[in-house]
Amino acid sequence: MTGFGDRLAAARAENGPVCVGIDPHPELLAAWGLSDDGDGLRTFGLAVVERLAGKVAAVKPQSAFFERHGSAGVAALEDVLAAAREAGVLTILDVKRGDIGSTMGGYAEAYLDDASPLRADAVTLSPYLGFESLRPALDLARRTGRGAFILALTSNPEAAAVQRARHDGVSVAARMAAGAADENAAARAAGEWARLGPVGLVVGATIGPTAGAAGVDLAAVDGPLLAPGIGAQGAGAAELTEVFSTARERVVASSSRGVLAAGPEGLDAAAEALRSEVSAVLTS
Ligand SMILES: O=C(O)c1cc(=O)[nH]c(=O)n1[C@@H]1O[C@H](COP(=O)(O)O)[C@@H](O)[C@H]1O
Repeated sequence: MTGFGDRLAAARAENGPVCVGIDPHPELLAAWGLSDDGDGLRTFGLAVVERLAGKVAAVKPQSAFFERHGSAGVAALEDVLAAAREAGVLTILDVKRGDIGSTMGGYAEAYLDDASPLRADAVTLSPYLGFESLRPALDLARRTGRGAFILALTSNPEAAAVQRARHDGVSVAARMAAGAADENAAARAAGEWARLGPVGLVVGATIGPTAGAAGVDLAAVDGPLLAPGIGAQGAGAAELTEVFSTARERVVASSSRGVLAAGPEGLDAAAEALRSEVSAVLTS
């Protein structure tokens, strides 16, 4: 079984370092001529998968926009995830889950178990109940060859007060990075990966050259670095260079609205434009 990090590294090498978010905002559904309901969500998500298969490293469905429509939306999300599996496109399900360990086991089974209809290749996890509270998800991901992205230095301006706060001199973000490093080291010792560990960090492309000041050495992270904030939140190639400097070869740059706004017919061209813009700085 090839682990998630190695599968992502291979997809990145083949298709470029871009992840496109599947974020069916109501305004985007309207602009695409789709209804704001389960059918509209399904058509939207399937179009992104179909158009971008083989052209991106991964897609990242945003669960919130599907959950808005309850069971109809969740059913659409299941279909989008199944279509991506069928098309061989890696999925990062953006659910930002995090809970006490016993409940975390339920979330882990929901997204990381081979038998779950909502299974994805990786999920985003919110570690603010403590890194170890994520244990059930981290363990199940390892057992099933899946991955996790831990929120470390997120793209939103409010994040700094929490993620850069220090306890015993160590920032919250640095503790998350250390937790991810420990996980990847254990997985490597067990022979589970070669190129990239299964546990990555979310580091916003908007944060500027500040990771070091938060005590996070991005160059030492041996998992993937998911960098949202490209496009609608203002970051581009220059900002990626500024944030990631020597860690660039592990970055997957993520954009949702910036690509999706091109509409179904323009998706490929928008993704290709982003790929050439960011490849120039991330793969050099
Ligand atoms: O985990 C994420 O993907 C994420 C982390 C973060 O720090 N910032 C961030 O914007 N995201 C997600 O990335 C997507 C960004 O969307 P756009 O701003 O439209 O590109 C949204 O689905 C956010 O929830």
